[in-house]
Amino acid sequence: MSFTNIPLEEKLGALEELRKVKEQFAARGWFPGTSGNLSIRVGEFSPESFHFAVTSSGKDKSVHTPEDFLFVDQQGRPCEVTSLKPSAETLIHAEIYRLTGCGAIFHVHTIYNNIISEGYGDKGAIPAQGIELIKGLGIWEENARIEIPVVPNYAEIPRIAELIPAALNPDIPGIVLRNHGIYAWGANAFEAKRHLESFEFIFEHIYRSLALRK
Ligand SMILES: CSCCC(=O)C(=O)COP(=O)(O)O
Ligand SMILES: [Zn+2]
Repeated sequence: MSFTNIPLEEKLGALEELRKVKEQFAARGWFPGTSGNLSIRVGEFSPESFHFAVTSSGKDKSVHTPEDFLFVDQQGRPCEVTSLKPSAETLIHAEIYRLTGCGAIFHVHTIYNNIISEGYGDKGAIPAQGIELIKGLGIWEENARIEIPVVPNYAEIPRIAELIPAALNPDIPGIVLRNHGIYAWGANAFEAKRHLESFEFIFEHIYRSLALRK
């Protein structure tokens, strides 16, 4: 499906959802220093061809402006003539869409995800067990043990995108960049938000449990 054939209502709906999520996450302080980016996919999907709305690069995400989002294709190229620049990390979103076919991807930098990713970065994964919010990731097995993948935080985004196919675990809807932040995704914005909130609960739980033991 070409971008122009995607119904206007669907495109506007995606922008409205992004606007709401952006506002909610900003209220939590989840976009410090213009960090973080959000996207929602629109139209039909095949791994070779898809489109998504993504946040513009470098904006203050705690305010709303007409320049907050733009639509890009599977290679991160703008779908319409625009002076806006897509998020510097658009290629990571594109790679996650290509591999999972998901509907929304949210990326935030938080103190907890940064500290925990640094602690487990050498191991390549953050283990978690016995934390109720693992169920928020859609994993309902009793006392489930999960491993959340961590990849290195290279300066070149294409280098990071190249690591994602090997690192991604189809059972875990998230991937962490070491000392940088988390990408969480879901079939739609509601699910991606639930997953992101669950990951952040898990990271805070791990951090506070380790601190208590010291
Ligand atoms: C200002 S933090 C460094 C860039 C980053 O990691 C990020 O999430 C925001 O980049 P964007 O281009 O999406 O504004
Ligand atoms: Zn980032």
